[in-house]
Amino acid sequence: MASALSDTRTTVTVVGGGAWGTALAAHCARMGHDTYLWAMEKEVVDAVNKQHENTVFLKGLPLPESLKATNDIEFAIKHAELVLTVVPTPFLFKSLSNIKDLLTEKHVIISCTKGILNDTLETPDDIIKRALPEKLHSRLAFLSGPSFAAEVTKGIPTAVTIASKNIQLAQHVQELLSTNRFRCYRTDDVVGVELAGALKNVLAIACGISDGVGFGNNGRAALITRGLDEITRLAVASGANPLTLAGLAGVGDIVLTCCGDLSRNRTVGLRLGKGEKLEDIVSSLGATAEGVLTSRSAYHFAKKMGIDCAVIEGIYRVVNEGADPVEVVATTMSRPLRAEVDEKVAAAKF
Ligand SMILES: NC(=O)C1=CN([C@@H]2O[C@H](COP(=O)(O)OP(=O)(O)OC[C@H]3O[C@@H](n4cnc5c(N)ncnc54)[C@H](O)[C@@H]3O)[C@@H](O)[C@H]2O)C=CC1
Ligand SMILES: O=C(CO)COP(=O)(O)O
Repeated sequence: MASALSDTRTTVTVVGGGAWGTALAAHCARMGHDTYLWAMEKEVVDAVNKQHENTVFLKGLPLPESLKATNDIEFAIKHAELVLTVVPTPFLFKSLSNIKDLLTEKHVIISCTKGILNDTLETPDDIIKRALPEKLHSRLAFLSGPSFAAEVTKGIPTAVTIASKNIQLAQHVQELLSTNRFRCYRTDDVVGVELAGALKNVLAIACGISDGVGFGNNGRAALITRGLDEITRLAVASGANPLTLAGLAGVGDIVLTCCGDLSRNRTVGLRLGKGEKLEDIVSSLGATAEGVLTSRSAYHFAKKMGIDCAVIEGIYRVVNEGADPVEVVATTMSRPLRAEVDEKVAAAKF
């Protein structure tokens, strides 16, 4: 049977030479797209070009020789049709501001960041729209879903979702990025995908803490399910389709990062649960764990929305106030009993 996959080749620039940017750039280069990785660190650029490895953020994994890296942002943006922005949330506004005058309506801008800013409670969609002129807003798409950088770099089968309010654009990106090892689905539910991707990092920390303390499989399953309920209620109140939360960006990424030991967020939780101090964990991790900052944003976001979120509140207290996880669980389990399914979610129209 003939493959349904497109053989169209295009030009790609990935902005951000961390683990995820490098993995996505490697995927695009392997597909035959003419691909540049823009990295802030000269060491990353040199290592990718000369050793075909990102020796800083993705050690030990060979990258395709066709992948080129550069420090020259003007060249990199002018080169590409697809611009993937893959920087941690706190650096996203600055990164987009640096390239806003180089971007045109011919570019497709694909955000691959997962987080919520502390001070403004903005998702990447909000941050990017604040940074870019309005004429570019219909050129935005968002890539999310269960996808460890190391596994994508190794070519392990992966499925992700591409969200855009401009569904033709989502379909275009889907066709340009899908292979028989990297399958992209599409949706127009940007808010659902963005909130799922950010909030699952907080849940991954929670599950790591639970496993680190030794609460066992029952404890983790309860956290995943009740955490998903909180994420769903927050997302639905923000206008998301509840089914998005059952999809790749929701359940898919929650299962991956709450159970998979490659997760940096789960690792932070495991080490917290075993009694290490947050500052020591963060300074020795050598990688971004977005859930640490997002745990604070999630707590304030839930308060702002007036939605009771016991798991998010508990994680906020453990991560940000040094509360004892055993006591937090005891308090959470003694709350007044309630129905399992929230009536607003049950009644949501989609
Ligand atoms: N690593 C993974 O498996 C996945 C990561 N993501 C998301 O991708 C985003 C990027 O994460 P990673 O590539 O994993 O990060 P990383 O921890 O591997 O690399 C850190 C990144 O932050 C950049 N950075 C550090 N200081 C900076 C500054 N002052 N200004 C601008 N940039 C600075 C570095 O250049 C590098 O690109 C995050 O939102 C993460 O949640 C999403 C899916 C998978
Ligand atoms: O988002 C991810 C996989 O989909 C990566 O999760 P961590 O940041 O916890 O490693």
